[in-house]
Amino acid sequence: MAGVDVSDLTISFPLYHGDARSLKKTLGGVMGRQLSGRFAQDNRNRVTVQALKNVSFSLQPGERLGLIGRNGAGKTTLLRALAGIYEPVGGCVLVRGRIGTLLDTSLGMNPELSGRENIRLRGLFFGLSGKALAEVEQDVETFADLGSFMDLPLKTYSSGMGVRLSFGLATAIMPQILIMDEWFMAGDASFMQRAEQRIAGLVEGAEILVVSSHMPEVVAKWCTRLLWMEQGRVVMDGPTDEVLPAYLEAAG
Ligand SMILES: Nc1ncnc2c1ncn2[C@@H]1O[C@H](COP(=O)(O)OP(=O)(O)OP(=O)(O)O)[C@@H](O)[C@H]1O
Repeated sequence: MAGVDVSDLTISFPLYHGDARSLKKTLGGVMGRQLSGRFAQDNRNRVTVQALKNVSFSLQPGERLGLIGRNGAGKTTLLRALAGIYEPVGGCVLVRGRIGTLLDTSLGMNPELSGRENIRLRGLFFGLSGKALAEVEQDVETFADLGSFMDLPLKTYSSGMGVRLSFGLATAIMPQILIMDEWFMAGDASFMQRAEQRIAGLVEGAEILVVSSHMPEVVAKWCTRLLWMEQGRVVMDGPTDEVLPAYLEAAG
């Protein structure tokens, strides 16, 4: 049975700068005080920005969680931590089940290989072979509709082509836990129509969904629960019909 347990998760990033002393001075000046708030200093004397601070929640099968909050709230960092891309600086992330991510079109793709080769590689990684692998290849080829680009290296694709391929691939193999950025719900109209059908199939099939979004209509449609984040912290966690009105009212 799939599940997610996040406890006391803290993630910070060092800010590299040619002159750390002047960066500290600038940040101190901007904030009108010594380094505080989201900025801190690590044990190597580097200025760091705290992307997540003591975030805790658990997800059970059937839950569809939406992450909402203003720019820089920490939504993308949390998605990436769930996907295992970022290591916690403090606390921990426990994920039970097979994860599928729709985060970054280039994630897990080799730009030197063709679309077809990338599909086969991903299929093999997921333990597919023979008929199952051929079915996934056919499914993604039909969805992505890339014509002869299917056999050209990914680095020759436009960003829209890259999205179609990676979306098709990520939605061809059913994950138990789906981690998704709303960015994948934006696209041209015909892509979106076909994409929605696949997302619906995936969301129904996946045991758990986590999606980050700025769009109230997206979370209202897809999510049963919302985590409202600000400045790397959880402001409110609850059913969509309770958190969304509170968030919209605060956003003015
Ligand atoms: N690689 C990084 N290096 C330094 N700081 C980072 C990095 N990634 C994120 N941050 C910082 O961490 C904080 C959280 O960023 P994050 O991208 O998670 O926010 P977000 O809620 O997804 O924002 P948006 O809605 O604008 O996409 C921000 O202050 C950001 O500047």
